[in-house]
Amino acid sequence: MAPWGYEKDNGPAHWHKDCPIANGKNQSPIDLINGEVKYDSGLKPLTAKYVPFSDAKFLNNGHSVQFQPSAGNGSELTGGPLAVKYNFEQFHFHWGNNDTEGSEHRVDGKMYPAELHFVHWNSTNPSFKDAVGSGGPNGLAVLGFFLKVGAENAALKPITDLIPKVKDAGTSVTVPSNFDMQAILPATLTDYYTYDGSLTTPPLAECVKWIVFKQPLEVSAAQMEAFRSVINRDGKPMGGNYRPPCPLHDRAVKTSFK
Ligand SMILES: CN(C)c1nnc([C@H](N)S(N)(=O)=O)s1
Ligand SMILES: [Zn+2]
Repeated sequence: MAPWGYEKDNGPAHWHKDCPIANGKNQSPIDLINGEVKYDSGLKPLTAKYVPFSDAKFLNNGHSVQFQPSAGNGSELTGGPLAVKYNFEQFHFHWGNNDTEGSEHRVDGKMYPAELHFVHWNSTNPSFKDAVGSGGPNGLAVLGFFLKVGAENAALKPITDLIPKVKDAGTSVTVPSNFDMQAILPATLTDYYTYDGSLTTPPLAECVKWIVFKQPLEVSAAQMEAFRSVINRDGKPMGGNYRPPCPLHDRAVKTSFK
């Protein structure tokens, strides 16, 4: 099979051939249906402590654009549904070719123009790779933030300003060490959906505690257009790099809000 992607000949409908877990019972993303979620008063806010990275790259990996430090630096996530500390690994984006599509998760069937994922791994594992392979839904914790078009996002501007330098697949650029990742996050990480799921791209491992925030972040139309200028490994616009929703099966989606 051609390397996986989002085109007709290598998109999500083909992924099961190399990754049979694609048809598993704990796949992501899902449609977050408010009439079917269950409020859990035990779900407290999350705490993310992100330390500025001195040598992180921003890269085009052919299917997304990704902020990737070269090594851990003590940036971590705790609280909420998490029983232990999770180490920050990377963040990346999914987006569409117009404002009516682009996010991976949906809310009552509605897609947002984009979705930002902060990927973390369970620190009781020796490495990220071990966490992915650890089995069960506690290997990774991924924070999902919907992006909607509005005011310019000043915290993401240092990243979206780098997009022209990673237009082509396989290119990367060093991120200035004064980039403040913490500033991307809302002041309090309170209102979220959480459920047990998977990576949304191959290998589609069912190792993820998903935490998707109710309140979208805003980015400007110009910032959205920057994403839409990125080219994928097939030489086409990368927009549309989102997997459609998967069946919930007998999973519960809990919320930290009523
Ligand atoms: C190996 N890593 C970090 C990832 N593998 N798949 C990822 C997906 N893009 S997502 N959307 O985070 O599940 S992230
Ligand atoms: Zn993702």
